[in-house]
Amino acid sequence: MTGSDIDREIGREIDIEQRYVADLYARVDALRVVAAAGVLAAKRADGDRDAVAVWQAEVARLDAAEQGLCFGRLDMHDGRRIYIGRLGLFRDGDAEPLLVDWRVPVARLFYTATATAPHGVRRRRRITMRGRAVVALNDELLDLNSAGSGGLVGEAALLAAVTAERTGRMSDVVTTLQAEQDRIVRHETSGVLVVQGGPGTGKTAVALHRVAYLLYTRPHLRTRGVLVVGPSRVFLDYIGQVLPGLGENSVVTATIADLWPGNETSRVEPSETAELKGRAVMADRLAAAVRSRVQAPDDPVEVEFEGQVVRLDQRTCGRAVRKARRAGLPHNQARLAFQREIVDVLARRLIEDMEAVVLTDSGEAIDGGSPDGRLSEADLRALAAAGVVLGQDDHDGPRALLDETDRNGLRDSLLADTGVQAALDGVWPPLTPEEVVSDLLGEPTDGWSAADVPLLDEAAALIGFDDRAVFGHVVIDEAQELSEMAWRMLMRRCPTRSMTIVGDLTQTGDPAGATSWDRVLRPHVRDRWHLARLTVNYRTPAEIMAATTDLLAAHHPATPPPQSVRSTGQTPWRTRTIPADLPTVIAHLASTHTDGQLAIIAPTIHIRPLSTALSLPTQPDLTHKVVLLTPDQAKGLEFDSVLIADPTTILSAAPLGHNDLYVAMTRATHLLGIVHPGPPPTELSAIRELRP
Ligand SMILES: Nc1ncnc2c1ncn2[C@@H]1O[C@H](COP(=O)(O)OP(=O)(O)OP(=O)(O)O)[C@@H](O)[C@H]1O
Repeated sequence: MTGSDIDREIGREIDIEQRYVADLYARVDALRVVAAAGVLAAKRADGDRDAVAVWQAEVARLDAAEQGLCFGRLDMHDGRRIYIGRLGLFRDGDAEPLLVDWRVPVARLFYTATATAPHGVRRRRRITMRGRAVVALNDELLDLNSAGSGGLVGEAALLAAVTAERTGRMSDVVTTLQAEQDRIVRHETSGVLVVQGGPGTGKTAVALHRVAYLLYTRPHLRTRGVLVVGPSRVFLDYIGQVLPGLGENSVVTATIADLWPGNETSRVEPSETAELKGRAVMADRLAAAVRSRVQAPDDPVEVEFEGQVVRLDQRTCGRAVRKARRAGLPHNQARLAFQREIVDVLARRLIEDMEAVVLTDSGEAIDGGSPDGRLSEADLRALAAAGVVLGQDDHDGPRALLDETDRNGLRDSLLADTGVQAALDGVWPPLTPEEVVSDLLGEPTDGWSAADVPLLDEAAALIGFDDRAVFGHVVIDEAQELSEMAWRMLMRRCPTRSMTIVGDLTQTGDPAGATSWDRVLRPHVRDRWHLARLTVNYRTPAEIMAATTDLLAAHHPATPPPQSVRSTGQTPWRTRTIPADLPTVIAHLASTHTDGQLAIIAPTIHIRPLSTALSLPTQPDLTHKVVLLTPDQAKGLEFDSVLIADPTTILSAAPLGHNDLYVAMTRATHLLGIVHPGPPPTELSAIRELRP
């Protein structure tokens, strides 16, 4: 065939697909009309909120599928053609789908079939759309002659996706998901799945696609809820469009600090302090702090109750405390058991006293009763307070006065009495989580820090505050950063232990963070967790990964770097400056930068001077063409180009500074430059030096 024959053939195929896709959009439009009518009808039916929400979710799902509705076609050896897209579509009354949702089992072949294992697939076609127009097709014939794509599926489309200029927002990768990623997305476990992989291997992308997959295949999760935990608000904004883009709007996203409702400020504190607060031993200290708030009085406490005196002595209190603790309930619930116990004793004593007055064999009243055997005024008041109504006759002779209802009434009255309550609270006070943590750490002067939140949560659990949300599935991104206390908190948020945990132990920056998944998870799930690995780096080109070799070898000699999917031909560089010139050198480099979004990653001490020199906010804003941020803030993000300012300080500023530097170096999709005041750190000295 000549070149123009091929063009004509491609044109014909595009026309065929265009007609098919036009049918699909007509179907979506028809469903949209139904959904919009559903919203209106539900609103008119006097705000049936559930129905309104269901129809609104349907509208959102259809809207989300508008871009790239159909992205693939499988031609099977048995003659079937299967179109694959963002949602499933059927023609009315027809059992055969027009479009198969990417999450149904047969669609899996689109991601996994290879020439060596085609599983009945003859041809895989990728359909590229702009708006509603089919603009390109890319076919792979899965016969053995076409083997040798190095394990990548749809290489051309993949390379186009990974080299595209970054927008400051992550997008979904549903059209180019790779086989090793797909295996994780569809992993069968309903327990804990850990996804370990080097930088840029798609851990975040995979975790989010897994959420979309789980919501589709396990619909009960929609009502139980899914929580995605990320390292910062900036990161959560960065990933915020991925799930809505996949038609899923019901997921809650939060940082650790967000998980304490109403905690607006997130005070920054020294990493050593945060590290201490993150240790598991804090759970014991909090438990001890709560326990120590329960104190039987040394000397009896006397309270006047309706003209009588009731006494709380050490022995009675001690016995009631021990009994209340036996059930192992949280503090505030056990407090109620304690109160019931004490009030029982007090009521019994009061009744004995009263009945002693009226029940003498001789019929004589003693100890406060009237001489003719009638009840004393104090008895009458106490009984009245207990809700016991005595008729005229009741005042007469001696008799067993109180039945069970009366006794209960007396107990209730004792409980409701402010004097008695105060005495009981003196022994076993009601507590709030804030009080407990303040007891231990002192009153916070400027709100709670992120490291305080797991402590507040632990205190809440000890006390029995049960208003905190739990979820059917929890995703934890950058999980290597979490402290032991944060893990305890997140486990409480997910009683079923259905979790996807993604992270990279070579990127741990927080001194309280993880060095081994086993060590982290064993206390919570023993060995009931699965590990899946990702090995291909889609973000960082080979040249930049090569620049990290010495750093990785020095600090993680046993960890192989992930294989980069591409190289750019652009070698990273470093340049030396004198310390005082750092801001001007960086500002100059930023002003001459033209290659897409640029991140300047610098240690905290340089952020203010650099923000002045660059006229940038001190807090990162991903909508800017140039973004200034610390390595910690850069976690999980990516940029077209990265400039690192002062790597030596990044290395020395934190105990795991080498991991912070590794994070900083692996954020770029194209270019990496390093500006070092003074000599370079040895781990970077092999990088090509640019001399001014
Ligand atoms: N199958 C894929 N097709 C296209 N792009 C992909 C694919 N997998 C990952 N990517 C892209 O590679 C980049 C890195 O992905 P992601 O942020 O999920 O990696 P990560 O492992 O979480 O990285 P890190 O640990 O360094 O933060 C993203 O831009 C993502 O969209």
